[in-house]
Amino acid sequence: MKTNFRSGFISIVGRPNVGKSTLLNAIIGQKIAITSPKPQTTRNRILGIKTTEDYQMVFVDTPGIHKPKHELGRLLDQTAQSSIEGMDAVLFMVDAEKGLAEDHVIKLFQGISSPVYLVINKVDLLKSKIQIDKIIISYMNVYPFAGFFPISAKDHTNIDHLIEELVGRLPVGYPLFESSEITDQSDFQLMSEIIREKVLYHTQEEVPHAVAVVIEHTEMIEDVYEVHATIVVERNTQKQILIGKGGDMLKQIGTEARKEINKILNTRIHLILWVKVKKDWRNRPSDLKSFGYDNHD
Ligand SMILES: Nc1nc2c(ncn2[C@@H]2O[C@H](COP(=O)(O)OP(=O)(O)OP(=O)(O)O)[C@@H](O)[C@H]2O)c(=O)[nH]1
Repeated sequence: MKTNFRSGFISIVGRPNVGKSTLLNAIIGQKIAITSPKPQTTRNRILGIKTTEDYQMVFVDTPGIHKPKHELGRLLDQTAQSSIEGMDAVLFMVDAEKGLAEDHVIKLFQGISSPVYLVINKVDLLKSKIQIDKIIISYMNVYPFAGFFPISAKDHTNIDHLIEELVGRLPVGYPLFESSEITDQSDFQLMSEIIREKVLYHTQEEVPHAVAVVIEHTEMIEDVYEVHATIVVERNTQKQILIGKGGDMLKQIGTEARKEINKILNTRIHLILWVKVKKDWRNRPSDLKSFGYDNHD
């Protein structure tokens, strides 16, 4: 290891749906965090680890900051907030299409000593550079950001410049993870997240938010990994939607999830999905815990 090797933590925070998980996947170069057009996709803090010969950057992807309605929502906000303190740098991500600065979110950074960078994502959707300049000026007027980066996480635009800047913020130190590790999630977590992502893409309104996925057990049968998973919802009507006419919807979700899990884990799985109703689980601390949602603190 080089004597001037650098390592440190960088968190990615911002409103739901601004593209935090998409950026993390782009930086790591592999899908480790699920994404979707629905707000509040990310529910747990996920680490993404990027290691080169010169540095190790540990990124913390956080649930979007929002106004909570459920106990689950409050947990998500706490997770985001506790991921700001003590970081070597913080990336505050905004959606270029959403326009000018918001005071509410910026209050989060008052009193913290870590450098906070403004990352304006989805610039591929803007027609003129003047629009970007206006957004930058409005944010720089409300908080002393350490710098700003207009990017497109989807198209990988300007991400190299961002990384270059962040390397300079890392202290000299040993790596904290093996160079082969790219995330702290277990295979079970990855599998349940991929199933949940497929549910998010196929359902509307309340259903995506009412869903949790639990991997019940797995078994190796010959060279195929048999995975039994339960999709938990809050109401019978949601269960019917998820199963679909003649089981069509569940089949579709299962097929898409299986293909993607095979690819990501480089294995062959046979996925068996069940749907179960657990009333009001999002407000029950014991259910939240058993479905894998706690704030790790
Ligand atoms: N056009 C465009 N779309 C993007 C870009 N980055 C992300 N998106 C889309 O924005 C949506 C939300 O992306 P996510 O990465 O799930 O957003 P997030 O901030 O992690 O969302 P939460 O988990 O809800 O906090 C998805 O449909 C992405 O494909 C981008 O650079 N350009």
